[in-house]
Amino acid sequence: MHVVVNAAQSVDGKLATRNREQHRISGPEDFDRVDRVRAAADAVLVGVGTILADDPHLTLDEEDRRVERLRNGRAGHPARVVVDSTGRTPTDARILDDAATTYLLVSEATPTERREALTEAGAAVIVAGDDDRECVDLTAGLDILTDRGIDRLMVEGGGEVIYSCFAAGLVDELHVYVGSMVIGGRNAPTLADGEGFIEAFPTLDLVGTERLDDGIVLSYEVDGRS
Ligand SMILES: NC(=O)c1ccc[n+]([C@@H]2O[C@H](COP(=O)([O-])OP(=O)(O)OC[C@H]3O[C@@H](n4cnc5c(N)ncnc54)[C@H](OP(=O)(O)O)[C@@H]3O)[C@@H](O)[C@H]2O)c1
Ligand SMILES: Nc1nc(=O)c(N)c(NC[C@H](O)[C@H](O)[C@H](O)COP(=O)(O)O)[nH]1
Repeated sequence: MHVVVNAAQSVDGKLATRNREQHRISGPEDFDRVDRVRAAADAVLVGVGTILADDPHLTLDEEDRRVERLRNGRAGHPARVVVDSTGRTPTDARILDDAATTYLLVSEATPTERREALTEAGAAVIVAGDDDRECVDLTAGLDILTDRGIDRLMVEGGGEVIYSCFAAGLVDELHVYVGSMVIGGRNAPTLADGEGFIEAFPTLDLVGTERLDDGIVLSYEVDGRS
């Protein structure tokens, strides 16, 4: 599976404010670029933290791109994937509507009745991670998604999931839009949160820069992946 991480941050590296509410860092040009990256993907993945904070829909805005995918025999919208160890995704989340397939990667710790309620609400629940793990086993989860035909995965955040994808050695590309603002806040989410690396840092190859809106997109390939 080819994994592309895409996110927007402030100059000081924040994905949102300290109260973790959704904050628009990208402008219209960058959101159009994000839509293009989504259209190229078989699925778009976020963590349950982003679901609870943003209630995103994660579908294509541009109708032409949806039609182009259909013309190429693909689903109109990429599938949606939520990483959610214990099934905290609300059953009325926008991501569970029938606009696109939605996979929920959960761990064994998710109660049966919660799995049933989320399945009833439209999710395809996949268990990836045995119950002594605190969280979803991303490597196992992505292997299952690969068996389901997902070859190109876009990861849209947030900081906890992005860190775990790097820690598991799953990331091939990283695209970061840096918006010309300072958000600040020691508790505000950043591009890669989690435990953090103290050695064996993932190193990146800067392969592109593009001015968009009032900011810049930095594009990287992860060393040792291609
Ligand atoms: N600017 C941007 O581009 C952008 C993009 C996305 C999000 N955001 C912002 O980022 C914030 C949300 O980010 P976040 O870091 O709090 O949440 P997140 O990364 O979206 O989700 C993290 C949650 O996922 C679950 N999880 C399950 N397995 C995991 C694993 N292996 N590794 C990591 N997480 C796992 C954990 O909850 P359980 O233990 O309950 O499973 C964890 O707390 C919001 O403020 C949102 O607005 C910004
Ligand atoms: N590229 C980007 N720039 C931003 O300024 C921002 N706040 C996000 N945030 C990503 C997060 O995953 C959002 O929840 C989805 O971008 C919402 O997606 P929808 O429009 O509901 O499909 N992403």
